[in-house]
Amino acid sequence: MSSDHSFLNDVNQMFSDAAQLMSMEEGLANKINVCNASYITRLGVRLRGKMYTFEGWRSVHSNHPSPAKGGIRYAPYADLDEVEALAALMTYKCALMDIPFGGSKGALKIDPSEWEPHELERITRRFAQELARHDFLSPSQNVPAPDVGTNETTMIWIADEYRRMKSGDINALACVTGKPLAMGGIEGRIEATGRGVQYGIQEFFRHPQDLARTGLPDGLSGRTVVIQGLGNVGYHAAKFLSLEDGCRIIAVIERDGVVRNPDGLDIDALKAHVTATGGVAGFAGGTHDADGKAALTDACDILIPAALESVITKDNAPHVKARLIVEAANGPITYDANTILRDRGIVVIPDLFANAGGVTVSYFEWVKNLTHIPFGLMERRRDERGHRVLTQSIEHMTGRSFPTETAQELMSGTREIDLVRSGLDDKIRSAYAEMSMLWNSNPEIPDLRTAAYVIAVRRLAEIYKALGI
Ligand SMILES: NC(=O)c1ccc[n+]([C@@H]2O[C@H](COP(=O)([O-])OP(=O)(O)OC[C@H]3O[C@@H](n4cnc5c(N)ncnc54)[C@H](O)[C@@H]3O)[C@@H](O)[C@H]2O)c1
Repeated sequence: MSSDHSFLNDVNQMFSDAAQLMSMEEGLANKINVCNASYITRLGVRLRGKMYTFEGWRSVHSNHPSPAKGGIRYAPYADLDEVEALAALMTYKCALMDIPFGGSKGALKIDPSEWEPHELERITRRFAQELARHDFLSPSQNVPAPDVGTNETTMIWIADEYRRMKSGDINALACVTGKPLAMGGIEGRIEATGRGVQYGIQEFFRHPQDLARTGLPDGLSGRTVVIQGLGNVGYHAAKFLSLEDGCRIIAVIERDGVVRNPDGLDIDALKAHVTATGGVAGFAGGTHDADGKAALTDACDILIPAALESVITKDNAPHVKARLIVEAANGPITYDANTILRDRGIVVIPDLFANAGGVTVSYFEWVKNLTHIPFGLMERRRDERGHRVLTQSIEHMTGRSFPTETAQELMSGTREIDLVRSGLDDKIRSAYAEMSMLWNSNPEIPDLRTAAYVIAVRRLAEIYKALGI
């Protein structure tokens, strides 16, 4: 990647392409494009006998509708441009998935591996105070979730701090999603993004016209997959694709290189090794090579970057051999690389669709917190009063009517996890159907990414027009 490359410029460019295709009025396009507000904090925390200053950001790209939604990442490389780009992506992702959230994102410039859990807790609580004090954290205004370097424990520290500050707020726990199950979380949220990646790929393979563009045969069983990043998203996607769909994960790229096995890696064993040792080197079930980046151009059917942005650039895009790339990470393909891949006939399932499982299930969690009705209670009411109560609640949350294939599973399901999976699957199927139809019916739409942006931007334009802006 060249040093003058900017992730934010890439997202802006992708938006502009869609706005131009829609002949959107320039003033409105500019309004939708820019971040509404960004908050910068430099917070001091006394640790290890001295004062440390941490820089953090929270950007709101859009808050029509409210609240604005998006993860918080802890990473030493974070900066404001990246946060604004990720916030914009959240706006387009929620609009594409037809989830009534605006877009936001936050980050703290920190390497979490350098701090003990009790130190991270103090830093996080201090960050939460700053965000809440400036209305960048609240169930009605701004609702963070986990992202790179954060997890459900980080989220419950934030929620608990907010609850202390707003002791009378009965909805305080809804100020973040991705919480532990015992503290207002929802079944299936931890793996939701990886699950959404799996459902998105399954849906792609159910569309013969789209699959034909890749030249891949029918069915996921036996497809070879290379994954970058065995964190929350990459691990769950790899696990579900290998154990449930019969894919062969032939390479996993991590910080310390790549581990390859042409017969397929045992993902749970590899994850246990990474957790124990901090990397993939030394894993007995494969061959290690320190040059991880090179594996992005390994021969495979499906490439899933699930770690960082801007890893496929104009330099390596000409050498990519995968027929299908699934953007489990946000922004892993630069704008220039996207053009090269498209010209080479490589199909990309874009981030705003591919990793939307997280925000979709976050929406279910937020609704559950605000209604104070556990999904299990809805099921008991179904038993007493018949199926309608259950389906109505799911219809309300997914915005779609049943029955579909998934509704049948839903009817026989009796646990929260069944409802979450059915709702997620339904959202993924609806969004994919819209993207695919636009891509295949309109010669001006060159790829799935442009289709996704056009659908999202159209919805946003309608909101702004309805508001009279
Ligand atoms: N967590 C979510 O629910 C969620 C939702 C939507 C999108 N995303 C996106 O998915 C991506 C991954 O997020 P996550 O939550 O899994 O983060 P994570 O911190 O759990 O995992 C990231 C993984 O990438 C690895 N990694 C870091 N640098 C690397 C490098 N140079 N090469 C290879 N691997 C490297 C890390 O070691 C880690 O295993 C990010 O782009 C994030 O924005 C996450």
